[in-house]
Amino acid sequence: MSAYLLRHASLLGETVADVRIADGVITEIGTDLDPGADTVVDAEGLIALPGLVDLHTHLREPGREDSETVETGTRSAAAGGFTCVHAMANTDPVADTAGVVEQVWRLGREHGWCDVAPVGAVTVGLDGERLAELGAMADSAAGVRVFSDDGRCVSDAVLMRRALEYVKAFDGVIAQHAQEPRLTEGAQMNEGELSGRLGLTGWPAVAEEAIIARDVLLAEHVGSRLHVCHLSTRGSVEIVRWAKSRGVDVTAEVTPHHLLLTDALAATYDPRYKVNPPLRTADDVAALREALAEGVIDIVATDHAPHPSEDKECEWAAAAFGMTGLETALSVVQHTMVDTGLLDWAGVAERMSATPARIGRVAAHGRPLAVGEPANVVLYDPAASRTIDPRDAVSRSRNIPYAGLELPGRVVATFLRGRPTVLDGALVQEVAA
Ligand SMILES: NC(=O)N[C@@H](CC(=O)O)C(=O)O
Repeated sequence: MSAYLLRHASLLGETVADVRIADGVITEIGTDLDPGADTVVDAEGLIALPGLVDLHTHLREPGREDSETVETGTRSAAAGGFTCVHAMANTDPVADTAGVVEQVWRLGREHGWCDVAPVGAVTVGLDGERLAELGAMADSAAGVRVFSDDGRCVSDAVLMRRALEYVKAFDGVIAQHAQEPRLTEGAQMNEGELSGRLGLTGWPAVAEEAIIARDVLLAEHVGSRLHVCHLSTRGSVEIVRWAKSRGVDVTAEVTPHHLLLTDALAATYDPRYKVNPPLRTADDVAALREALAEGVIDIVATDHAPHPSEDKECEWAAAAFGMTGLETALSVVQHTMVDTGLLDWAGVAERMSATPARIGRVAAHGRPLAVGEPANVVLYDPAASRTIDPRDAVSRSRNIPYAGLELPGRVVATFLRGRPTVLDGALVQEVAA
């Protein structure tokens, strides 16, 4: 394997140093290192961060390969600076057995663009009626630690309690998609004055908040670990803040799109802006940003949800929920959190690498940039900017909500265990496991 010398990289945006990568690890950090026979990567002006970790990606394989595959989704992830993604279980068949999670995990290894940690379903077929074989998925080669019915809520309180209790045996976590189903029947967008005006069925904040409130109490009651997917309201932030102040073992995520976009976009009736949970108000966006800065919300997770054009290019009510996001996540976080002064790059590394790796129990990722650590590294140019064009997408799907928007930054290089998956801003074609 080739060795690389990253020359003049700004480590977490703090100190500038040369970083030597060889045999899959960081072997040396210093100034004026001798390149010897190493391939030199000019990192002048670039920020070096630990490889990003996404706790919430939809890779769609098996079953919906028309929208994404493990290969196309992990290429998209590498292009966005990710070295590990957690693949959600709402595939077809559902990832509710050891067989399916092992298949997804193996495909990730074979393609070699980034590590894939499969998420196991909480209930069989995501039907919310019977617990899936959580233990068998945990014991499988995939070593599943995150379980979620994402796309659906585990709305039955008894099942949720049992799931929380069960995963304690193997240090697992339940990642809840908090959506009270009865309160969101037919819901299309955030409930408010605008939904009334547009004639679209409203999705009240309380549908999310009621489940989060119940679940933090359940997690406290059984002494288990709870993760809350894609927080979208100010009220949700307040409940998580309260739970943490009581010592409940709860973590929470926010998506890049909920940090940037508001429900006002629904007025376009353009289904690109249709997502679950829905885009909320500017006041909610402000609360989410503050909570992420403060640490009440622990991480950014993309909820990359690719859909083929036929599921999006139709009238709003008929369109699928979801947006892609792997390739723009870091840019949106720079725009909303760093350029606004809410977060520094060390804070970004914490929220997009170290903490998601810890929640998902992927030990080789989210490590500090230090000698002896696995060389999972991203080099990012914060001074670059680009106008988003869906035709540039690496993902198989183009349902990106930022089309035409100018966003800062560019991923220049991604290294997975010392092997570049992206160099000079382009995917390295001969990548192989
Ligand atoms: N987040 C989304 O809007 N979509 C997700 C699942 C979901 O509906 O939550 C998807 O799988 O497409």
